[in-house]
Amino acid sequence: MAKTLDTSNNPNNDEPQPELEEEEEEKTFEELGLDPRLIRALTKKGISAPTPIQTYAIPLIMEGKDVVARAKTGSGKTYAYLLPLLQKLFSELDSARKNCPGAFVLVPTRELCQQVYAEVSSLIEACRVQLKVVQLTSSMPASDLRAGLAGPPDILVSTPACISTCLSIDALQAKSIQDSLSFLVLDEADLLLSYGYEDDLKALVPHVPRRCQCLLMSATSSADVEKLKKLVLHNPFILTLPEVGKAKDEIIPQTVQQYWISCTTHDKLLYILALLKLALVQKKVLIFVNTIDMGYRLRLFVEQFGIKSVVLNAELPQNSRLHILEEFNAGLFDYLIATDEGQTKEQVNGESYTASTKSKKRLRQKLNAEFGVVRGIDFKNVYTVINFEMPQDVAGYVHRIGRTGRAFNTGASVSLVSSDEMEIFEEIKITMGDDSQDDSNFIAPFPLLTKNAVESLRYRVEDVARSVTKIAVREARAQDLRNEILNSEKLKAHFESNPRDLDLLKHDKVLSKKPAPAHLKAVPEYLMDATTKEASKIVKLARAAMGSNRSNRRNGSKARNRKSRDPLKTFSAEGPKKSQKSGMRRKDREKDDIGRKKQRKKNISYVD
Ligand SMILES: Nc1ncnc2c1ncn2[C@@H]1O[C@H](COP(=O)(O)OP(=O)(O)OP(=O)(O)O)[C@@H](O)[C@H]1O
Repeated sequence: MAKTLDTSNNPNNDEPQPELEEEEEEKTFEELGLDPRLIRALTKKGISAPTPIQTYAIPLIMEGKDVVARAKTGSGKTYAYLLPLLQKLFSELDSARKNCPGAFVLVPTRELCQQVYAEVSSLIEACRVQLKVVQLTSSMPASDLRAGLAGPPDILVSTPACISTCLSIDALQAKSIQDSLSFLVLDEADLLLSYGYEDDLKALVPHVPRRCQCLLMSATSSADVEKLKKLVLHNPFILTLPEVGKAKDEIIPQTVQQYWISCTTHDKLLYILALLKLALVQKKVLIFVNTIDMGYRLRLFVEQFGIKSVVLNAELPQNSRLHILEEFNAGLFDYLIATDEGQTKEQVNGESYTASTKSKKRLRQKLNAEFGVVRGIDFKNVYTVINFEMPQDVAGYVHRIGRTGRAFNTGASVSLVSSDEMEIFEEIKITMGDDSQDDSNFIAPFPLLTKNAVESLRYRVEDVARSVTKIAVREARAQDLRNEILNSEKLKAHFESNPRDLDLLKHDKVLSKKPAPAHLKAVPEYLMDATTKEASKIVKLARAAMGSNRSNRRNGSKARNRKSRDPLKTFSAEGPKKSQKSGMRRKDREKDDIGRKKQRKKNISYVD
């Protein structure tokens, strides 16, 4: 594994730099000097060896250095700072009480607050130490913010905006921060500025004492990260962890196979149905769309084919969003449709995008903050990420695809690309390292879907797609919101008394007014060509064949074997043949369907 310890932006740093060898031997947590209590806590979670970023960051942080750590999505950056942070706090357990939390962990969204809070709490609980952590967000009433900070807790997990609020209502005092703050962590730093927190951070920085250790964690490098680094850190160590060679490996984990399908905007429903219904992608599946309405349109559409999915967007109440994430992580449903982009062409809260450039920027930040409900979220065991619509920038693509292939897991992504989206797709391909000169293809054409398979579904899809009208979408969106507001109240009460419990409030109730017709729930075998049947069978078997999704990174040959068993790597659908049915007129197709139905009665065999 190649890595760089880049201190080039750090001319004043006179500290001797640790020597990094080209092929550093893999270390254990014990060798990194981690407290046995933390090691036991990790073992209970099934974590036995540090990831590369943890190997490098933990010792530096334990030595008290300011660190900028840049590593791929899902590479374990959270533990890379939490473990040494907790270890340092363990050693200060008996020191004099402070007037404000000794550590601030700042993240861009409430979902991330919840996620980091849950991680810290479970580590503290497993270690059985007397440390207190709170999570505070700006949406909380002032009385809750004050109550949360009373004590004070040892660790505060929050957003930069909430720190500003706490300062403005005197729940936090500048003097206390100067006296007590020992750690400031900016997690998901590449998102903090674009989410509109620059002013909040600028307001905090003058109160951060010089001796405070500052850590900045990020998945991508950007001008924003540079800006933050200059704003907050003093002589930091800059840790950048790409893997061998190619550009794409620096951003997307090597264990994620990226694919794309070229199709018209109109045909996207057809293609996604083919992928899901013909079982050509492995579960769990996270599907990204760009607007809330599109999320509901897709959900209503697949529902008619008996596919249950759940929608996640920033319009839903906070409790519901957290609960949806918990249920998805717990494996209660397989398909999550997430909106992570602002509605660029729609009006948002009465403000329109025809505003001036400055207010456009403000709006964009606001949209990001409101819609970025999935950025940085640790979705468990997502195998496939589908871009039903392409993100608006390369960073969006990196963050979306980064929801699979986390830690040592494998995964795949499929992007449905229409001609309108070709420009951003080309930009993404170039950033990933695609090179037209040497024919390198980091985002390869999806190999498992034949033209025949797609066309055999067209007739059914077009009928159903027509039935998902704008009114149906609007009603479904309102209905879901009503359901979730009701759920949210129940959840609030429930979470208060059972903070760790999962109850069975369902998010995947049928939204459509019409029940799904029985004949659309399964794809009759006669609609599947032999190639597709084979592909679908292999994809189904592959999950089982791969066994636990964790690759043994210490065993390269094992990882290679697994790759060779990956159907996406080994299977290739034959070139498109002209579909028998696609050439038929609608009337003929209906006749054909009836004839086949009769035959089917004698010999029913479905692919689910
Ligand atoms: N040493 C490890 N071994 C195995 N799994 C790990 C290890 N460290 C962390 N993980 C798991 O890997 C997953 C991803 O970790 P984490 O969320 O910290 O990634 P990240 O680098 O912050 O990603 P992102 O940039 O997308 O936020 C989590 O489920 C975490 O529990």
